Amino acid sequence: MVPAGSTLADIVSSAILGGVTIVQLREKTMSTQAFLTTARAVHQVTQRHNVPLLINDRIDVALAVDAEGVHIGQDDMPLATARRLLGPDKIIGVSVGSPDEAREAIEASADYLGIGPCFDTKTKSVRRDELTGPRGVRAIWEAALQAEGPVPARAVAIGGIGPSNAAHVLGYSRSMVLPGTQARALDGLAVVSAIMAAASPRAAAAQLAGQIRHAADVAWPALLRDPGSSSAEIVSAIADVFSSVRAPGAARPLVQHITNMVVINDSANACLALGGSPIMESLAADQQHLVPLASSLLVNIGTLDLAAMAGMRAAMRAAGEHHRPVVLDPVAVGATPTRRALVAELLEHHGACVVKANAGEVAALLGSAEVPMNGVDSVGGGFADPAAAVRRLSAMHRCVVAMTGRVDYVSNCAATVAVRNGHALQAEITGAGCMAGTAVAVFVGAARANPLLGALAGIVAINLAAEHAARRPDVHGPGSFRQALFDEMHALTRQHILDEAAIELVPGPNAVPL
Ligand SMILES: Nc1ncnc2c1ncn2[C@@H]1O[C@H](COP(=O)(O)OP(=O)(O)OP(=O)(O)O)[C@@H](O)[C@H]1O
Ligand SMILES: Cc1ncsc1CCO
Repeated sequence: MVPAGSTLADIVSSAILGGVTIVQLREKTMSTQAFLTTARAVHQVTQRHNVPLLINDRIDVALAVDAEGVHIGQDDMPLATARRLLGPDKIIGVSVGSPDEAREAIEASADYLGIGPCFDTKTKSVRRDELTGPRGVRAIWEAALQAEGPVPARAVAIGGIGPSNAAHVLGYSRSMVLPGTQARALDGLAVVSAIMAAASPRAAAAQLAGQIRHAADVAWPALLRDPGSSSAEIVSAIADVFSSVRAPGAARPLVQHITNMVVINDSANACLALGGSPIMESLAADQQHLVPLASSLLVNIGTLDLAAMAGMRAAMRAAGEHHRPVVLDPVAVGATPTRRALVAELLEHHGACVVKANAGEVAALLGSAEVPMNGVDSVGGGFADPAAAVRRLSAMHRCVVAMTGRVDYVSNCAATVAVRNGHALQAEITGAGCMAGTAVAVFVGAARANPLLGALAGIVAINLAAEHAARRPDVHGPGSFRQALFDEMHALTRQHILDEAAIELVPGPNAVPL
């Protein structure tokens, strides 16, 4: 992977200057003599920067160059034998791809685990029979944290990780609080081609280090931020988010939509009426240019085709790289295997900031049969315990969940808020839920430090507009209601929110206590 004109030692030096804190040298085909020469040259560089060097698999090479440790795979020398050969002070890391392998490695005193492969890479495919993806990484990490090891476990994820998914992988793989453990993030990420094949390894490493800081310092605290401790406090915070978008002279947040062909025009108009600026573009090649310009990205899977699916993947990749909040509307997710697989992939590989769904869609995402669907519509009275359902989904996908219905429930898994605004006529027009997704996307871009509040602002705004529209004397049914809804979104004020928002905090256990 070394480009012509530079040496491996040059690349390693540049990567360390960018922020790499540990180096592993992996060489499967070189002669032993050539490997020794390379390892010595790289070790000189890592020693100069005070960064440990680990040799993959070859304990003899590690001993010969006095490297700081080794990394061993499941088919390499057993950990106990490696420890005997290397002595107590060297670092020994182990690749693990299942909870059992993780427990075994911890119990045998591995210093750290390389968990993966997280995603397919050019050199390794994920084992289809194993847990993989960030969710698999999380399960393996949780098994490691519960294992009885003499040293505290450290771990990194490996496999297909780069600047567009690094922050997501760290947030998504964070452990839950388990008996006897604290919630813990992985200690880092192992990266090969995103640095080695980059035009500037230093810039690539610096970008990845920035993503790691973003995950720990920005994204995770924002996800779990308190919305306020009383209804009045939360309503006032929602009104502030609303005002920040509607303030005279404020720039309209650009909302990049990939949405369905049923609602595309209504969603663009709803975005405008609420104070945003819509763009509706699904071409994959354009996403890397458009998404960085947008304040948020809305992905709605209502009417699928292969080109739009490619656009969704590209857009969410760009959103990950540029820290743009994604609102995912998994329309009719339980209806077909393609929808189920697509949403699972988007949530795991890229992640959403907010999932906006009706009760039937939330049930499908939870793998529950409690709430049936009829096409795109949720059927019946919803969940017996709706707050528990949104909390559970929020904790599962590490995102805010906004579940619509007669009462809306919005949760960041640490706090759950019920919204009792809206009107039954919303369920009589197509796309009221899709427009609620657009409303969330308008405000979530303005509430980056607290996406729970952004989601609440969107839901409250569209539901108050619906109440106002339904009260108008010129509204006689779905057709006139639909037209009036746009006028009332446009006419909505901060004072309406302060006077009329009907919200309450739902008491209940935190799913992710910190
Ligand atoms: N009976 C009701 N009373 C008050 N508000 C309602 C009622 N039904 C729906 N709403 C509101 O309508 C909006 C859309 O919610 P709904 O659950 O109907 O979406 P959906 O099923 O996804 O819609 P669609 O698929 O047509 O876009 C939400 O803002 C919700 O609060
Ligand atoms: C009716 C319909 N079908 C696919 S998307 C959509 C819009 C409401 O969800």
